[in-house]
Amino acid sequence: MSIEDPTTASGAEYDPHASSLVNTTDPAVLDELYAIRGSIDNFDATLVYLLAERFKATQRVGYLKARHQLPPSDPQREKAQIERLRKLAIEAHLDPVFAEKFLNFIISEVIHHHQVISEEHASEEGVGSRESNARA
Ligand SMILES: C=C(O[C@@H]1C=C(C(=O)O)C=C[C@H]1O)C(=O)O
Repeated sequence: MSIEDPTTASGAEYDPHASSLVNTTDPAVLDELYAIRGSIDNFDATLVYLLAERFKATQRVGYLKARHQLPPSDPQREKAQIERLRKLAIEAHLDPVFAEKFLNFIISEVIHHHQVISEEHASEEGVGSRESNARA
């Protein structure tokens, strides 16, 4: 196993100290800010990986729905998810209005993906049936 060269690893161009405050702020304050931003960067990276895994799962749902001609959205499921997430947000001291907006934002993107998958599936099926009609 080789150790990855940090100059070619993902994020090589990223400067964790990029800031508009550099020339106007006490260096000690900047150091404290950079330390906190280190945690923010780790959280953001985790969010990206979490979202990628969630979209992998929802893509699978999209293909399943397309194969079985199910509608892209499921409003009853969404209602239950939003109620659950609002409760979790309150427990976690996160603004439930923000949690709901965030989930709705993600779900609307997922539904769009499902629509695209469904259209692609329908057009592939169309090609298949046109081909078998032509053979008949
Ligand atoms: C993923 C699904 O499809 C849609 C997207 C949802 C989501 O992102 O959680 C929930 C319900 C559906 O409107 C599903 O039906 O489970």
